[in-house]
Amino acid sequence: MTEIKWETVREFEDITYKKSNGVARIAFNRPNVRNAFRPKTTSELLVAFHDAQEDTSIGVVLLSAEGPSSKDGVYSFCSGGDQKARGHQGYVGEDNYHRLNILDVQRLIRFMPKVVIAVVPGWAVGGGHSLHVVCDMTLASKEHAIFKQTDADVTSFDGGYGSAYLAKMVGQKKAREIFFLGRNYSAQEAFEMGMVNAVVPHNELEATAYEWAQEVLGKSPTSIKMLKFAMNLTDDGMVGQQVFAGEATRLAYMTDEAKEGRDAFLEKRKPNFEKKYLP
Ligand SMILES: CC(C)(COP(=O)(O)OP(=O)(O)OC[C@H]1O[C@@H](n2cnc3c(N)ncnc32)[C@H](O)[C@@H]1OP(=O)(O)O)[C@@H](O)C(=O)NCCC(=O)NCCSC(=O)CCC(=O)c1ccccc1C(=O)O
Repeated sequence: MTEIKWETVREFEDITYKKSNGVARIAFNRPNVRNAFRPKTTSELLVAFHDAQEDTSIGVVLLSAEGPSSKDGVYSFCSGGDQKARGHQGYVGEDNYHRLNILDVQRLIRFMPKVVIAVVPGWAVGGGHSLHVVCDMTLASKEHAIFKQTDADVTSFDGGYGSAYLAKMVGQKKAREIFFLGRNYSAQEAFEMGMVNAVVPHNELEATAYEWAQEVLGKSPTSIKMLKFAMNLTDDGMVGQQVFAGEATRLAYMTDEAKEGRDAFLEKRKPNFEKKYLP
């Protein structure tokens, strides 16, 4: 197994954030509440994900979790929204505003031009389950990962990627079972229904995720980005088209035509495009 030399990027309260050799690792760090997220957690996730997106040396992000709980030794990925922080209109932060900003985190994961791998060492529940669904790939601990949807127990339901996209992944009947019954599913069961890419012995989970990341890093970055956006496109409507088309525009910027168009404007002359209409 590869030895990973993680370097802490920045200290946060509710998450840890590290990088090593092209890979960023963002991990929940509230293991005693099964890594439930509160507004502070989601704000910190947004800062870390945004940094990983902007850093041109980073090609893959692992969304993982610290643990186990010091109270009872149980591992968790994330148990969703912190029900103690829940107010009347959302989750209440230190500023007293009611927010639903885990959806901003979901969108950042979905639209970032880099691969995000969910590394699930234990419980993935409610909004934590939805986060693994929105990640590009999921690796799960053979011994400790448990997948469960409690949104319909606590009336805090994800009607977007967490449910509708899950149904595309595992099929309509299975997705409805997951949400309507709220049962526990092992890593192996989650693998068999198509929402987990690999079931990995717990003590090899992190190293395996890092190895998968290194494999992705061996591929052409533009291809990976365009493929991710192409696979998103059909499910993301006009926003999917916008994200994909934005990258097509960037590629067009790199042509002689684009240089001529810009230069002609700046030099106040008509552009002289070489008429090369490729078949
Ligand atoms: C995860 C469990 C199944 C684990 O069960 P178990 O191992 O028996 O542990 P417990 O003894 O229950 O828990 C240990 C300890 O952790 C605390 N805790 C666990 N989960 C949470 C939580 N989510 N919030 C707060 N605290 C939590 C628990 O109280 C214990 O503390 P002690 O002090 O030691 O007693 C089980 O814990 C469980 O079912 N947890 C709750 C799961 C849940 O219902 N999560 C919320 C689902 S809704 C959601 O995630 C929001 C979705 C969302 O964010 C969203 C969706 C759509 C649009 C917008 C939004 C939005 O942004 O809000």
